[in-house]
Amino acid sequence: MDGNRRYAKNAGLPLKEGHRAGAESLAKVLNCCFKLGVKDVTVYAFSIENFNRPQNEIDTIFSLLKSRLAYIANEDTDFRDYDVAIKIVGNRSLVPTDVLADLEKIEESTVSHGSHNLFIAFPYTSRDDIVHSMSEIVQKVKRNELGVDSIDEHTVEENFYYRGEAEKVDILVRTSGHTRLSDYMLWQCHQDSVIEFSNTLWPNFKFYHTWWTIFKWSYYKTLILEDAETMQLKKISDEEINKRYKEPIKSLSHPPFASVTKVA
Ligand SMILES: CC(C)=CCC/C(C)=C/CC/C(C)=C/COP(=O)(O)OP(=O)(O)O
Repeated sequence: MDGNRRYAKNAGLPLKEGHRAGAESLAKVLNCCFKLGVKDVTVYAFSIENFNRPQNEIDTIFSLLKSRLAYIANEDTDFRDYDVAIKIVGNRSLVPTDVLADLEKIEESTVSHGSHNLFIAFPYTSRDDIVHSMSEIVQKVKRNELGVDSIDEHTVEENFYYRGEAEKVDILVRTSGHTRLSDYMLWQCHQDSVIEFSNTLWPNFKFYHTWWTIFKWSYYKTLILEDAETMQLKKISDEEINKRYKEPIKSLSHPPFASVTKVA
């Protein structure tokens, strides 16, 4: 969710308004994802590096996290229908106890929800996740709960902060024009994961951008939006794709974001 501070600066607003706009964008993006049939979404809410930011900015992000997640978990009627389980995936030992207690209460309140997962990477880096998994595995071996010969990919995944719950990544989106991964999802991206670098600042990334990203991916996967009303996706053949879309796939990789941003 990159670009909150630049959004605020460009608009001549205080920095916290950038994060507030970012939190609002998240609700819109999630709504679109769930409508389009995405089951699991992870957001990089706070990296371990972000602890180096000024304390008042950290406090703003923590406070937004608590209020927005509480809203998604229990108050918003749209989200109630999606039955979203909120799960914190990150190094909890780094979170101040009062903030953690509030977030765990929110997590707990959605524990029976099962149709969708919203994973909050907080505070997170992939390298920390991998080291954490290794350390858990070594402890289990030491306690004779795990045999060295039985360690495989599944064991590493089960000991991530995700506890083996996340599927492999289909699409990873990095907003705001930066083309780096910032220590995110290094293990979870597989050989067929698609990485989408968007120039749009996160607070401007809304329904259209999300729809377009998913549409492009589904096109590559030969899925098609069959019914715009219900947003049902249907698998189609290459022959059918050629019939419906005369233009080559290449032209789809340059979306007209700039012209649509104003109305999105
Ligand atoms: C999950 C949830 C409800 C979160 C709410 C708060 C929120 C949107 C947090 C993201 C904070 C963050 C470090 C954004 C990155 O943009 P940046 O600040 O690095 O912006 P820049 O790239 O323009 O400097």
